[in-house]
Amino acid sequence: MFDSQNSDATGTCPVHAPADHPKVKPAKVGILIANLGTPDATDYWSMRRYLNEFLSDKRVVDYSAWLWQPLLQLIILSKRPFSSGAAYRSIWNNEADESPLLTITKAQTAAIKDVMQQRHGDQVRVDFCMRYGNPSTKSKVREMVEAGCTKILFFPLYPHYAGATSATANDQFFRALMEEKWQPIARVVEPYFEEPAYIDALAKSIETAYANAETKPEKLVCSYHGVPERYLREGDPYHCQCQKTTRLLKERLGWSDTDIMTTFQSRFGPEEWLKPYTVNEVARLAEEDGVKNIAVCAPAFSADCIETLEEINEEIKESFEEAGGEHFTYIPCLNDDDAHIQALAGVIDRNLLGWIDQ
Ligand SMILES: C=CC1=C(C)c2cc3[nH]c(cc4nc(cc5[nH]c(cc1n2)c(C)c5CCC(=O)O)C(CCC(=O)O)=C4C)c(C)c3C=C
Ligand SMILES: [Fe+2]
Ligand SMILES: [Fe+2]
Repeated sequence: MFDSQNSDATGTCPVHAPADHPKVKPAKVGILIANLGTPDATDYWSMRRYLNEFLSDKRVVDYSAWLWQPLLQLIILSKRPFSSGAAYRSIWNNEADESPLLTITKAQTAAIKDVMQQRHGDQVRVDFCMRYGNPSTKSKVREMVEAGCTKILFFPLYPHYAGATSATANDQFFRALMEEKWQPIARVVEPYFEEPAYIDALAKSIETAYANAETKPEKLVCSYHGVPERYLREGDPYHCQCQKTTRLLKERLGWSDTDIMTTFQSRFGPEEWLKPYTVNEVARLAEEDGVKNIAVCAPAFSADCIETLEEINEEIKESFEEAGGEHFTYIPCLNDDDAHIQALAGVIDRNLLGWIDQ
């Protein structure tokens, strides 16, 4: 059996490789970061392709295909690509002609690569892929194997586990591995919703936003992406992990229960989703509690995207202001902030234990 670890520098099997045996590159560890994915452009067909792949995923919408696919193909995908396309156009990175999620994911990957190469040199290769759209998970696994990665650490960049995010990203990674003749050894990174360095990075971003605000916000709303409430009853721990992040953040900031709250956004379809809904709650705060000044952060998102830049900073802001709110501060995601990158690098290093010389 050919063994790359024992092959000589030219990648030739020292024992019994025939002259035409394929060359084997020096073994490396691949670190593959994954995010959700994003449309390639904002026109109808690009949006339709992206939404079709996303909303056909059973981990995201788990209705029977017999019921769901006619509704999706005939009704939802004839309308939503227009409205979502317009929302994406309002936040598009025109300079790079790509969505903010893609721009930020590239910046995060470059920063993590720098840290990893400083620490581990050429032993590691860092790249990113998307669950839906481009660059695909399959193409990046292929590239890593081609580049000599005999081990791959797969990191879904979601602080909280949800079937609709981390699990489906992992599924796609495992499907990609199924196609490899010489399958690399694989590990997946655990959710990091309670990682002290992540909580600390969030807390610092909030302290900075509060210090820079014209008038100090009366309340911090931690708005997490929602999922159907039924997913919680069926065993998805996402809700509990979000609640824990808010509690740890409150403790780290030294705040009381009245200073901070947890809400959920982005409801889709007729089912009940996790509550309270951010859009209603910010209006209720202004109308019923007379709160004039709030800050909103989005701890479930590792990178700013349509859900934060458009939904929070446009729709949810409008809901607060229409209800009588006066000052709305959106606190950006951690993106490629140094504290975030260091936190993620710490999680990666822990998961590399035993794989590389630390
Ligand atoms: C339909 C069901 C959806 C579930 C369940 C869901 C869960 C979920 N999503 C994220 C993170 C992101 N979602 C994003 C966009 C987005 N999400 C849905 C639907 C569900 N998400 C749709 C239809 C869209 C597309 C935009 C739109 O048409 O409204 C994004 C942003 C992608 C971008 O390009 O900017 C992220 C990120 C989480 C964390 C989550 C459950 C925990
Ligand atoms: Fe979503
Ligand atoms: Fe819970």
